[in-house]
Amino acid sequence: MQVTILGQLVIATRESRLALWQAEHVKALLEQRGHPVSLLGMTTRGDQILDRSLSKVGGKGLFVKELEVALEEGRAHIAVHSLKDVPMELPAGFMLACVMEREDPRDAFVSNRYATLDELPQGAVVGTSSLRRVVLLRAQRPDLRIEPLRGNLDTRLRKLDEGQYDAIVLAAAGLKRLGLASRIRAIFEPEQMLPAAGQGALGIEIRSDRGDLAELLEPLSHHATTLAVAAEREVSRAMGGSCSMPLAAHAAFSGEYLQLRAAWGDPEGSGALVRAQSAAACADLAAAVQLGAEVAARLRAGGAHS
Ligand SMILES: NCc1[nH]cc(CCC(=O)O)c1CC(=O)O
Repeated sequence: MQVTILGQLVIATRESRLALWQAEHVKALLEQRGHPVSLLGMTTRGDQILDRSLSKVGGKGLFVKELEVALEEGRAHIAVHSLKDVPMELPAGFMLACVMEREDPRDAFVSNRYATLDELPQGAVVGTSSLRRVVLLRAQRPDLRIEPLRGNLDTRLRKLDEGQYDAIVLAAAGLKRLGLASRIRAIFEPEQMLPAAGQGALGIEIRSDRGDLAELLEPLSHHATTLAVAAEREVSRAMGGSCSMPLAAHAAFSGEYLQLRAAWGDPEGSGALVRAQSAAACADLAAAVQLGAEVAARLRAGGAHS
């Protein structure tokens, strides 16, 4: 099918520095392929509400709703998201057209005084609002004082620099994209701090009735990332995962085998932590989703529940 988009392709994007970097990244890739692109910046409810934990005010959808309205109204054609922030089920009428090659999926330890988590003194204050990070940190260091930390990356780093925290935990991908890799003191290996489903990957959302756009975006998709992320997101979907459930899911290929690991923390805050893993040869989406379903079943067998 010959794809013809009349005029410019418009990307709807949040206006945080990370969101803009990501939208500019996609813009550059599309322009290399001969498609002129412009950006439509907008503020979402998720960007406005900074004083409450996301799990309390409505979750991931808060970061994508306004962008979807722009797609719906035809003011924009595509929306670029950190896949980690995209709900498992998109509203009717929207689809993920493509998943791009993943940046570093791991979490990073950031501090101005300490080199690693192990070096933190008893009772040190660590900033994060991610329930997943809270549960995984508590499992290793029950003595730490974990305090809420919200806002975009620059805001979070500023709060660290002001001395409100001894250390904070952030996704390595965001720091690297913004040229802030020098702030990383240590990288958590997945065994130590299992990443969130989709962490480090970008997804492009379109209206489901725009098959022409899906075709145009196809060259930007990355097969291995698409399969890994499909397995991870199936774990979340099958667990009924929302922002109020501490849940980690991370998959990576070793040869043709996709190795998927997941961790579930009790949403009631008992500190209970269940881990599960499995691996399978995955050549297509169906196999990856099947692997995700199997790991979710193993989590449930270990005591995890919705
Ligand atoms: N929840 C916010 C968010 N969404 C995506 C990233 C980082 C970039 C990525 O995972 O692609 C971050 C920041 C963080 O968790 O530190």
